[in-house]
Amino acid sequence: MASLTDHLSDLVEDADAALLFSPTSSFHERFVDDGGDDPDVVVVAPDNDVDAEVFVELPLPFDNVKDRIRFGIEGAMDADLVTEGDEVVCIASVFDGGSDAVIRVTVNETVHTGIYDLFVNSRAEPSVIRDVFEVAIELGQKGQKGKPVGALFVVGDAGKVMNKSRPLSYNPFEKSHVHVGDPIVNVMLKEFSRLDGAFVVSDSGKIVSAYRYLEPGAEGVDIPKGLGARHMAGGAITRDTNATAIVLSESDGLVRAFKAGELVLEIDPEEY
Ligand SMILES: Nc1ncnc2c1ncn2[C@@H]1O[C@H](COP(=O)(O)OP(=O)(O)OP(=O)(O)O)[C@@H](O)[C@H]1O
Ligand SMILES: [Mn+2]
Repeated sequence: MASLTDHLSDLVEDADAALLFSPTSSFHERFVDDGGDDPDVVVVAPDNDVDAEVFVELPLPFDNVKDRIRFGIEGAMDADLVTEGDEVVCIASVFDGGSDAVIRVTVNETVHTGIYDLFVNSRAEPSVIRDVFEVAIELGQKGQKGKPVGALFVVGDAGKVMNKSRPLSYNPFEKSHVHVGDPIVNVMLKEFSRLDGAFVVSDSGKIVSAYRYLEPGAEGVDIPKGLGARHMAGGAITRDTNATAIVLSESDGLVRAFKAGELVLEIDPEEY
């Protein structure tokens, strides 16, 4: 057993911070700072049920442990709790048996994509942002029948977005009560992405409309060079409203997000 214990001490040696993912109260109490030079303890969880002094909100529970850790570290970076080059030890539950895993990670600026801020600080619910984001990523990976497609999703503050836009064609979602995240709805969204205009999604994930032509004031909105009207409209609508825009580019294949008129995230679906 000595080699196992050795391995475990190697994993935790010289750590700058310990991230406890959704710890139970009794587990958390064992880590409460005793004033020594132990690493900083950060609790990462959907809610601060254990009254942790240092807490990072996890916008979703994340079944996938890699995603959970990635979000936790990005949240801790946003709160200036860890920085590039720090060694962090993540203690998480992979199965149902409590804190059963110890994972060492080196904090790297390149893992900081802006996605944490997008999920936590958008007006729409984090799960809605995630579901729309996943549709955009999948469309980017597979295209429509193998051909690259573009798409524009405007998420949140839907009433105002509808006021700043007009229909290009009849709205197939009129009078329907369907939500993003439903697998059938995701197929519909991908199907309709071939057609012009934007999708409008409410804070709670209801698809309000397809085929919307956005008419925001675009003055002073900067978008990356080489991109055109779709990105300009997507960026600008988020300055005129509290919506978040998630845009898949047909021309360069990247998924971008805009908030308050600014580009906040740029991700290559092939690398996601
Ligand atoms: N104001 C708008 N509101 C909604 N959709 C729009 C608007 N302007 C353009 N689009 C949609 O974006 C599509 C692509 O337009 P354009 O090529 O100018 O955008 P782009 O930013 O270069 O995006 P891509 O990288 O996908 O080509 C249009 O066919 C249309 O469906
Ligand atoms: Mn274009």
